[in-house]
Amino acid sequence: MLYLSFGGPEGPEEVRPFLENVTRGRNVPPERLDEVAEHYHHFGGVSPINRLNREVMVSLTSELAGRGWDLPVYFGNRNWHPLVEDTVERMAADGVRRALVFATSAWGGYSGCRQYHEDIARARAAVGQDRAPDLVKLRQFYDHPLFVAANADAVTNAYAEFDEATRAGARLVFTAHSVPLSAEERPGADGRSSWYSRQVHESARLVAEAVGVADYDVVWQSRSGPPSVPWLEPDICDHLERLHTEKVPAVVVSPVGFVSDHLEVVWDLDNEAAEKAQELGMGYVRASTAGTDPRYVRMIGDLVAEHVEGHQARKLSPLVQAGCATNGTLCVAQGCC
Ligand SMILES: CC1=C(CCC(=O)O)c2cc3nc(cc4[nH]c(cc5[nH]c(cc1n2)c(C)c5CCC(=O)O)c(CCC(=O)O)c4C)C(CCC(=O)O)=C3C
Ligand SMILES: [Fe+2]
Repeated sequence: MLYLSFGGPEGPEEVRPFLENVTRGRNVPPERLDEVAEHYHHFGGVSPINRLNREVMVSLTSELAGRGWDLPVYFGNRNWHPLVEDTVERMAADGVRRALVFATSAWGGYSGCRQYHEDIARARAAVGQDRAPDLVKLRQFYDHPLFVAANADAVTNAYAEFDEATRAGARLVFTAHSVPLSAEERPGADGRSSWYSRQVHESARLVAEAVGVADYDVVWQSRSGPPSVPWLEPDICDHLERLHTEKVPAVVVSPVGFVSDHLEVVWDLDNEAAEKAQELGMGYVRASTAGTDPRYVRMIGDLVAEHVEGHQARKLSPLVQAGCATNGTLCVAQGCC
């Protein structure tokens, strides 16, 4: 298997080159990069993402072995070492001819799906088509019952942190990474636009339903790009201000858009949004991410089983299933995103 992720710096000197890789060819102003670099420097220039991914990979190896698949799990990233190009080179050298790819995003859309297909195609091209293994990316999993259950339990546990009086008035707020509206215009697997945000709304609906909460909000966070370019809104901090004017005493924030506690979670939520809530005198609890729940690893095992044994997909949303393609054939060609 190839475990494909975003990548993150592991020391102060790696922060700038990492950010330059992430934003190459994108319209992200240098001031935004300075600001984001600062966020990483609060943590000694080390993103938690690689450590979290390595932990999941260890559990995944046992999960696969438990299902009778003695498979090596290789680690490759889009933006930082180990870079996916180098990993696919190593796989070729090890004689791997075919691999399933788990990409660490639950979503369709450009950043969460299509760009991972581009990473696969780029890595294979770098190695050479004749030597490169066939790489089959597993599907989007935003509505997998184990993903939904992990998020739902996290929300229930977050509510339990409030005393009874606060809990009754607490508002449930789901958050995911914002994207430019231009990315949202691209048609999804069903030919309609806003594929990513519709999936985020589906996850939120399914998690809220599992928890038994009828009213909730879906908001966005961590936007970059120049202010003149429109991104998905409202931003979580603006939303907290609005809830405050509506006299909402407390919030449970579910980072359903993130599979692990990486920097957008530990900085943008645990510092910025938490500080905003404190300023407003609002109770604030952030639910944990799905990646810390053993069901997340079981879900990856399930996705593999679905592929290898041809099980029917376990999915809860009526939206069409998408995101699986071979060798980075752009998902569009296969009716994806
Ligand atoms: C939808 C989405 C996800 C969720 C789906 C998925 O997981 O794939 C996601 C995840 C992540 N985003 C991450 C980090 C960053 N994202 C950036 C920039 C951007 N993200 C975008 C979208 C998304 N991003 C977009 C449209 C941009 C603008 C530039 C561009 O079009 O590419 C920048 C540049 C600086 C900035 O402007 O913030 C950084 C540093 C990390 C790693 C964190 C860590 O180190 O722990 C992770 C997991
Ligand atoms: Fe991002």
